[in-house]
Amino acid sequence: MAFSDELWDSAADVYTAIRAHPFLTGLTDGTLPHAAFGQFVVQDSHYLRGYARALAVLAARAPTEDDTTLFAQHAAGAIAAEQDMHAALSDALALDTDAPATPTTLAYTSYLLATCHGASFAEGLGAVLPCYWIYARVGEALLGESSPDPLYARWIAMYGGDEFQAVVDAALGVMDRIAVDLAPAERSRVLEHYRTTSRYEWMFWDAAWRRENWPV
Ligand SMILES: Cc1ncc(CO)c(N)n1
Repeated sequence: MAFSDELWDSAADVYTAIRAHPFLTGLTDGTLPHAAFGQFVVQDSHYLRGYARALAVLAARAPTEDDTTLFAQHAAGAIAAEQDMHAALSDALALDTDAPATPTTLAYTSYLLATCHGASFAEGLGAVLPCYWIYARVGEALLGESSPDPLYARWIAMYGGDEFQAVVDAALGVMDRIAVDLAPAERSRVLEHYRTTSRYEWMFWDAAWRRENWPV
């Protein structure tokens, strides 16, 4: 069994919870309030900037030239995704682009950056993988359902496409290649980071759904 299969199975329960979340069921049936989606888009801009930096750190720490190229390209891709999403959705949604990162966004991006800077390369990769993989799986599932709301349909088309799937497969390929050399203790730390950020993925949608804000 490839290590990536082990990773997926270790957080399959979290993925099931994500698919059932009212934010996502509301996207496909069109009942999600635009205010919740708008908050998600603004928070995702903050998120993607942090995610891009985390990928750039992985690029710097990568074991081979090819891996450095790969993660540097993915970092650039995350910045481009942030800009594209903004261009595609900001006119239609009255976005509060000055809103700061909410507690969940800050916690998630801080965790990604701390792990990519401070733990091993494999652990950093374990932490960023759910961002790639859960999105691709969610995008693929939602693509089959689409949405009666044209804005939501446009967003779904951006993440459900084959292009994003190829990016995910490349990152999983690096994980499976390096996993064979990992000691058991490091493998379990990779699994732990992977589960933690999978949970943050659920929390990220939930925060927009709740219109999370700083309590004081
Ligand atoms: C919260 C979150 N996770 C993953 C992705 C995919 O890059 C994204 N855009 N936002």
